[in-house]
Amino acid sequence: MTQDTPPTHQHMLDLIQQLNDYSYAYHVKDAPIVPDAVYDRDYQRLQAIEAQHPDWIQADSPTQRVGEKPDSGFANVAHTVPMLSLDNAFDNESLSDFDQRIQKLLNADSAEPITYCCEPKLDGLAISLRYEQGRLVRGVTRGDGLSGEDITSNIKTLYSVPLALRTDMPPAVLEVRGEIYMPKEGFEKLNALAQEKGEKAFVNPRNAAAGSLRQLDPKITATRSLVMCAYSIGYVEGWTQPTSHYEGLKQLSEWGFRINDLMTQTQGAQGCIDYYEMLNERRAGLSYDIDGIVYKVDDIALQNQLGFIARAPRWAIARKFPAQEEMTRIVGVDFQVGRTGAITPVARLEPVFVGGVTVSNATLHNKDEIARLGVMVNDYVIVHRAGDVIPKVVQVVVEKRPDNATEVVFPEACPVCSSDLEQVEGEAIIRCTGGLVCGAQLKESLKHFVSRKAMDIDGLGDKLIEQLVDQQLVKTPVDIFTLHEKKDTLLSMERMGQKSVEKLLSSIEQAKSTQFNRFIYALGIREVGEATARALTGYFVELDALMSADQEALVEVEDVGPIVAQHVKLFFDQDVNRDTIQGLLNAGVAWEKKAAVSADDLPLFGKTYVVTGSLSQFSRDQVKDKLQALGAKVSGSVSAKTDCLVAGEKAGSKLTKAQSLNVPVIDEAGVIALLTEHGVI
Ligand SMILES: NC(=O)c1ccc[n+]([C@@H]2O[C@H](COP(=O)([O-])OP(=O)(O)OC[C@H]3O[C@@H](n4cnc5c(N)ncnc54)[C@H](O)[C@@H]3O)[C@@H](O)[C@H]2O)c1
Ligand SMILES: [Zn+2]
Repeated sequence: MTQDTPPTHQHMLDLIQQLNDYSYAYHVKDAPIVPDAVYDRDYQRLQAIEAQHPDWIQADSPTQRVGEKPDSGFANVAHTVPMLSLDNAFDNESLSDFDQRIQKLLNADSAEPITYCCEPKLDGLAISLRYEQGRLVRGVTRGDGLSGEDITSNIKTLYSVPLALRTDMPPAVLEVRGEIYMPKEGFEKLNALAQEKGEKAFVNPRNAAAGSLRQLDPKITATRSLVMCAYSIGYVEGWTQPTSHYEGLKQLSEWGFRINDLMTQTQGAQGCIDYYEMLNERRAGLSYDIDGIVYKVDDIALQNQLGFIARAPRWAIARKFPAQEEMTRIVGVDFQVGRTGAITPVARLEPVFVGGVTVSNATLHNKDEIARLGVMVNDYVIVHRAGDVIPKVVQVVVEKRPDNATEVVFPEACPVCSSDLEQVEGEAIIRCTGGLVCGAQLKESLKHFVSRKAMDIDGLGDKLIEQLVDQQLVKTPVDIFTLHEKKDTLLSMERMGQKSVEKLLSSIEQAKSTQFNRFIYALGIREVGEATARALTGYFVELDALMSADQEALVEVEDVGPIVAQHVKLFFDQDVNRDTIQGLLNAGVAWEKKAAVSADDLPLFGKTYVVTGSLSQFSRDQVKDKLQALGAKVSGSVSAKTDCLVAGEKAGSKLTKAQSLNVPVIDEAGVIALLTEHGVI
């Protein structure tokens, strides 16, 4: 439908059908088919047609009613006072229009601004709670506005719902309205759990809240982290309400209800707009989802004077935030290689405006996520973007899958360096094995390569590495050892004087004579930390032996399990890695061969140490190194299996734990004596 062709009656009927289908999926099935933004746009289109042709309006139009009649197993209860919907404003202009409309309807003097109560529009579901003589008797969903579902037993599992009002003199009858929602953290946990169990995840916290509340078994509801916040008094008997809505909220708070702490009063349209700007800034950082702000005329007498239209009060409006979820199409999938070699599939999208920016890429995380979503190229998908977080694909709109949808094919080799890819069993991430030569990983692997515990090249800091890589002076670690041939270029670089260049070149020269274990550690093989490098080199002694070791031989090494063995084998299987190692040896990197030491000959073999607190003569890392050199295992936490705790100054919980488990404790002097005795210091 374009602007030039006037909408026909059939257009309107189609829109109604479409919107009612969306609404049924959303309200009854708790499983929306399209994002709210799509629903809202179609809804506005329908409103526009109906405004032009009031005689066309039908009773089953969504503009004439609230929600849907539920079809669940709960009893239906009529509301004492209907629970209505809210009119929407999508920009500041419509908000100002709203304020002007109110002034006009009230014949108000425009010099005297209207007082509004501003409330975050919590994105959950509306509930009405009935208290008789101060006791909770019933909790009912909004349903279709006239009647809803009696979900009292589920409601009672929420700690934020008072079972009795905190007062000796309660109103004879009180109906409180509020929103039940699921904070973001609870939502993420719930979905992680669903994923573990292979169950379907919820699309957003609102649907998770609705689905959790409408469980026939309250025990399930009880396990879900749901919160209820009160936002108005729906009906009352035997008590005189305050004249201000805001004061009413404060009373509810005193009676034991939770109210949102960002609710406040403001004056006129400008006050409302300022509040919007403030909350829009804070939105992403809140621990719960909000989809807008509700502004209510604060004076109850004025509210009554203004009254209602078909499905919404005249005295309130919901100003919606820009949508965080939108629908668009995936036109292709790219594979990006991260700094650590992780391959991330990224969906290329038909550009879409979501979360305040135009988005044309969204992450698909990994292979498992692609399978979980069941996503295909050319699919329509829902893209989510909140705050500065990377946009992600959260759902496939299966109903709209086109005939030309094709499967997402994962590459066989790294798209940057063509090395083999590896996926460790039990891990979702697929990685490139070309750590040392992969352009995508180069900076990070070089930083590791030159670090203190690896090749220990002084003067080659992170900044300099980045410059060297950016200027293409260093493409592999081998190039570091030929930098002396490029002295002039080095001198021309920022902050590189004669002295610093010379110092750098001399420490590179010095670093050539290293140790076998440092060399292996420097290669940056996945899961091969210092201790493992030491164990591998102690066992194999010769580089050739280590490089040609198979899985079986590798797992013979103390502390090397099948996963580490797999990483090591894959690394040395890559021609590019073998070439790089050869290049390093040709450039003069060398170490003194040590005789094979059998681990069980070492004095502390089989003992587990933990080091904690601050030491004055040595760093904790130095002490750990030396203990490991003597064959000890150094662990990060104290358990009954710990043989000794080295506790420096200000040792905390580890010391307490060791004492409670009767683990022997030695201080700095004690460990120095031990290390001296074995000749390592
Ligand atoms: N995606 C879909 O397929 C689909 C289908 C139908 C409806 N929807 C969505 O549902 C919404 C429309 O439904 P609606 O009638 O519930 O209107 P609404 O959500 O725009 O506004 C009314 C509701 O706001 C909530 N609310 C939160 N804080 C409040 C406060 N402080 N004071 C008063 N109310 C507060 C209450 O639950 C209340 O029932 C739209 O956001 C629409 O996008 C989506
Ligand atoms: Zn690569």
